[in-house]
Order: sequence, then structure tokens, then C-alpha cells
Amino acid sequence: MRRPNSRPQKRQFFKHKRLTELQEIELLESWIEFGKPDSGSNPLSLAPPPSNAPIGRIDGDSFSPYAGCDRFDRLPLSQKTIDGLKKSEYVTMTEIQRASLPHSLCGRDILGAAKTGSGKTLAFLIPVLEKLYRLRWGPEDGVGSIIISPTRELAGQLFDVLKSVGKLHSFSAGLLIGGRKDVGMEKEHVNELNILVCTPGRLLQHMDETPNFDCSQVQVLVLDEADRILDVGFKKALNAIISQLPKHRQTLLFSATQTKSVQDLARLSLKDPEYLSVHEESATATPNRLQQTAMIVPLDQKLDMLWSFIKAHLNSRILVFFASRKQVKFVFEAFKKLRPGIPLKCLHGKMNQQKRMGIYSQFCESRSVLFSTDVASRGLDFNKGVDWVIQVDCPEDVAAYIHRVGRTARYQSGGRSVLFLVPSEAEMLKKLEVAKIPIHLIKANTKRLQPVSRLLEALLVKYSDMKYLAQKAFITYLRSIHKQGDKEVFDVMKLPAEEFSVSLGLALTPKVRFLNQKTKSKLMPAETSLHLPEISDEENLSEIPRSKEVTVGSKELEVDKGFLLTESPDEAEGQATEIEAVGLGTRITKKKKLKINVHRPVGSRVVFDEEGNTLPPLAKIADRDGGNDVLQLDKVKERYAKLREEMKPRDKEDKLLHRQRLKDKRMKEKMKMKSRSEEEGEEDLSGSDTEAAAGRKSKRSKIYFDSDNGESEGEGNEDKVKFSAESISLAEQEALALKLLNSMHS
Ligand SMILES: Nc1ncnc2c1ncn2[C@@H]1O[C@H](COP(=O)(O)OP(=O)(O)OP(=O)(O)O)[C@@H](O)[C@H]1O
Repeated sequence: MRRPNSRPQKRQFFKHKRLTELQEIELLESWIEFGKPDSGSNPLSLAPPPSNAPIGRIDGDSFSPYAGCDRFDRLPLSQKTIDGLKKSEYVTMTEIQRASLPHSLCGRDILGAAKTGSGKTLAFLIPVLEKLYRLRWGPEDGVGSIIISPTRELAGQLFDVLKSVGKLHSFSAGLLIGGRKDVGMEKEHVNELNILVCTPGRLLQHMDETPNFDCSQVQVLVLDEADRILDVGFKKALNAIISQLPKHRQTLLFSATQTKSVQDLARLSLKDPEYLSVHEESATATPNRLQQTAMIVPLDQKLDMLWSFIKAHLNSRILVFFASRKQVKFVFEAFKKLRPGIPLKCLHGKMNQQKRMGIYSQFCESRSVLFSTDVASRGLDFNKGVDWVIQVDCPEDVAAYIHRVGRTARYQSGGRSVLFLVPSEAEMLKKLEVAKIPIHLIKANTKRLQPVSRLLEALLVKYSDMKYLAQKAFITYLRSIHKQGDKEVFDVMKLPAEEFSVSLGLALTPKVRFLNQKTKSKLMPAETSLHLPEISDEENLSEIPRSKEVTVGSKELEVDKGFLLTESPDEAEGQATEIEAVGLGTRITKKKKLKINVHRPVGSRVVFDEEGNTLPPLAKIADRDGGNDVLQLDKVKERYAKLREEMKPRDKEDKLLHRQRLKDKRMKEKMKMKSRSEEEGEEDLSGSDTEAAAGRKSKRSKIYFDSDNGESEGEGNEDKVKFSAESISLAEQEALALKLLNSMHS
């Protein structure tokens, strides 16, 4: 009885809701049309209305202005979006949101550039939601918007923000990224999704493989980190994607480092795009709350510096960038074994996706050090903030620098960054300065440096897989420098390859095959690691931005003051002395330091000096020519040369021993096989079941017996061995075989 009554009520409710929605859309369309900002204008130049000014329709056909407003609820947005924003605690707009939303809500194409961490994500997600809402997009309409991100982690992050802000809308959205196994399931549902957040590769995979996958109705295309996606690396994929999208669509491009290349934009067929670069006039290209520093660090001392830095900042969240995956793996594995006292994690593109996502969220949650390649350099917003960004290897260009340091000091929080430059990369400082990046050249407080290369040497002796990782790290680093396009900054020939390999704990310098013989011979000899950087002369020094003091205040920053010293102009007697001091300082192992050898790998040999203090295993070798000698560079080099010489015969011995062991093992296996076949019976040996059996049999007789008469080849010899398989036990056979082997080797 109740049912028939309830139906009309329900229908009434929906009818009412539909009308409201339609009315809302109508109102929004009129409001947007009424307050359209002039094409080419920047709404940021308009003063925001007073807080008590009316919002929406004022009377008849007039509406409140929205260009220039500073709060989301003053924009012509659907109630669902306003409520979604409020629930996610977004009330006031950031500059890029204020500048771009009035234009993008009108349906215009946007090229948006703003500093890292300035809120570009909402600047493109809101117009996507609003456009589809106003078009009353539903499940049967299929894909209405595609948001492309260069990395999986970033796509995942965008998807989370979309879910949070758009949770009151009824659109279906999907995350399509590589590395996920459920591609089959994705294929079944991808056509039902309204908003796709994806990486270029996975999207293209669906375009190629998924039957009936249709993107011909796409209304809004978004490229986050647009300059990266338009880069050569994604060129083919992007061209293929664009060819399957309708020409009439809205396109939104955002990045902290925007492209203006006409060629790039022509590929996207933008229509009169609004170029909104909100921080173009700003004094700096990086966030204002970011304190940026650089240090000249000889290549062979980078790991000493990094290790010391980590040990001095055990309560921080530190993101460390390297040039290659192999370096990330080596340093992560090595430092993990040395136990610095803070959790270590690593992230690179070859990790499986689940692990990648896990590491990303773990790093968001707790204090730790994350070693990463540039896979984490763009867009990622670690929710509890990153305290330090350390660039152990120089970024490939200024844009890469901006994105890397942009992982800290996001939105309204502060952050700090350190860039390590080898002396030959000092040119990078000038490039950063030209790009309006306020970076201060500092030098390390060498008293607090803790050398780590000797510990690495010990590790490599103990763990053979570490040696392999170190070799790979060495080669890939040199290769990455060799491949860099900017030859003003990167010159592989200026790198002290041998010293570098020693600093990784390698006794022998690996061969660098990708450099031809001629080039190899030109690789810098060891002493160039201490050569002056190009900024050594007074003239150039004055061009490098300096700060008199790093502004530090908190308790933790006292540690920084101890570890990092700003180079004051008074100190600049000449870069030569300073760099040399840094160079030597990091190599000096003061006895005092060695007394507490807390970094010793677990289970490693402990060596004591005459006073009963513990020393790292190789410290003894270092000191045996007299304590003061290590203070001299020549002696240090001599020591390493000696060490290498000492290691050479040991390496040979190891190889011989290894070969011998393999032989013994093979011999034992064969003996076992023989005794097994004997147990199985004569007929097996004489039978001709398979070719393999025949082969085995003939091989056996070749090794153990004189082929015809069953006598050993060594007859007549003192150690002659003559045996018959039937007459002796397996143990005896093994003993005899070993004896035979020994006699052969002797
Ligand atoms: N209007 C806002 N009010 C408060 N917080 C905001 C607002 N907009 C963005 N944020 C916060 O600012 C942080 C950075 O935002 P977002 O990730 O969008 O920056 P971005 O400009 O895309 O950075 P990147 O260039 O590194 O990709 C995020 O934590 C986000 O939640």
C-alpha cells in the first residue's frame, strides 16, 4: 500500500532536484557570460571585492563580478564543487587560481605557469568538474576529460585531489597508470569513465588495445607538467594521443616551468590561449620561503658530505636526488648497511608500482631519507612536507633544478635545499642566478664531516653484490654526465674518475666502455678533484650570490649552523684555499672521530689502535706510515695507489679460488650422478635410451676412465689412480677424484 504513495513523492523529489540543477546551470552560464574577463587580461590585477559584497545574481540580469575575487565561493561554481572545496578546507584562492579560474571557467585554453607548490592542481581540476557539470555529463556520455601527468605517482596524487574535491559530483573517474596488473579490468570499464587521470603510455595502450575505447567526445584536455609532457621523451605518445582527440575541446596546460614554443603549442591546436605566468614579475623563480644553498664538493667527497649531512639531520624528512637509478640503488643499499640512525628509502622508475606507491606514502608519513631519481622531482606534494632537498648530482638544467627544490617549501610552508656541484659544474650557479634563483654558495664545516669511503671499502669487501652495485653506480654516473646536453656545465673529461671510484669503495677503477680510448686517456687525473672551480677568481666570485648568514632559528637549525657555514665575503681570500680546505678536510680522519666508530657495518672486523681505540678496518693501513702523513694529499693518493696494488694479487687469488671451487663442485656433481646411475643398474649405462644419456655416459668415461681399458691416464705416476667404479664407495671415489684434481693442478 505504501509503495504506490511513495513513488510520486520520490519522482517529485527528483523532478525538484533536476529543476534545481538545471536552474543552477542556467544561472552559472549567465553569471560566467556576464563577468567574463577580457581576453589577455590578468584578473590578479583587479582588487578583490569587499567580503560583505553580494554573491551571484544581484538583480535581473546582473551578477557579482568574479574576475579578481579571492575566495572560491565568489566564483560561478556549482554548489557541489564549492562544498567539495570547503570539505577539503580550500577557501581562499592562491594566485594562480585567482588568475586562471576566471578565464578557464569561460572555456578558454590556458597556459598556466606558477611556482612549485602554488596550487596549480586545483586550477585545472575545478574547470574540469565545472565544464562536465554544466554539460550535464553522465555515464552514457563516456570520456569527457583527460588529465595527463608525466609520472605515475603524480597521477595518483592528482586522482586523490580529484576524488576529494569532486566527491559530491556523480562523475565516474579512473586512474590509468602503467605497472598495474589489472589492465584487463581497466579495459572493461574504461569506456564508462567520465574523467581519466593517466600517464601517456597507459592512455595510449588503451587507445591502441581497448575495443571501442572512444575519446572523440573529450571536452577538456589537461597536461600537468606540460613542458615535460611536450618534451621529446613523450613526443610520439602525445602526438598519437592528440590525433585521437576532437579538435574542438578546451586545453589546459600547467607547469612551474612553462613552454612557449610555438611548435609545441601548434601540436596541441590551442585556440587563443591565455598565457598566465603569475610569478613572472616575481623577484625569484622559486618559492619565497625556500632557503637555497649550493656547495662546491669534489666528486670523490660527495658521499662523505651526504653521509655527514644525514647524520647531522636525523630528525628531518630529506629528499635526495641522484642522476641515475644505479646510484640510488648503491647509495641506498650501502648507507642502509651503515645504519645512519634514520630510516632510509629509495624510489626509482624500475621499481614495481605497488612498491613505488608504498614508499611514496611511507615517506609522506614519517621522518626519513628518500633517495630518488628525477621520478620524484615533479609535482609530488608530500603531505607532511619535506624539510630538505639535497641534490647530490647536478640537475640537467634550471627547470629540473626548480622542480626538484620545489618538493619542499610548498604552499605556505618553508623548506631548505642544498645543491652539490663538482668544481667543473660551477657554471650552473650563473645559470641559476640568471633564472632568478636566489642560491647562496656555502662551504661545509669540515670539522663535522664524517668520511664514509673507508666504510664503503669495507662493505664492498664483505658483500660482493655491493661491489657490483658500486661499479654500476660509477659507470652510470659518468655516462649520465657524458650524455648531458649542456656542455658548459657538464664535462666528463674534467671528472676525477679514479678518485671517484675509490670514494665508492672500489679498489679498481671499472672500465668505462662508452668513452673511446682517446677520450678515456683524457679523463682527469686524480689531483684535478681539487682543482679550482671556474669561480675561483675574484671577479667571478663577486657574481655569485652570497648571503651573509643563513637565516636559522630553530633548535635543529643550530645543527645546520654547525654543519653548513655560509661563506662570508671576508672569508673569500681566494676560492683556492677554501676549496682545498674542504677537499682535504673531508679526507682527514682525525683520530678523535675514529674513537667512536658507530658507523661500522654490523659484524665487521674491529681493529684497535695502540691506545685501544677502535678503528675502521682500513684506518690502520691509512695510518701506518705515520699519523701526520694522511694530512698530505700526496700521501693520501699514495696510500690509495698502494691499496690498489695490494688488492690486485688478492683479486687474482680470489678468482683462482673461485674457479677451483667451481671445478670441485662440478666434479662432485658428476660423481654423484655416476653413483646414482650405478645404483639404477648396469642396463642404464649401456642402454641407448636417449642421446643425452649416451652423451652423459661418454663424458663420464672421458673424465674418469681411460676410455678403453678403464685405467687412469696417470698410470706410472707416483700418485697414479686406478679404480673401478664397482669396487669402491662414493666417499672413496670423491676423495680419489679430488686427489686426481690436485695432482693435475700441481
Ligand atoms: N587554495 C588553496 N588553499 C589552501 N591550500 C592549497 C590551495 N591550493 C593548493 N593548496 C595546497 O598547496 C599545496 C601545493 O599545491 P599543488 O600540488 O597543486 O601545487 P603545484 O603548483 O601543482 O606544485 P608543482 O609545481 O610542484 O606541481 C598542496 O598541498 C595543496 O593542498
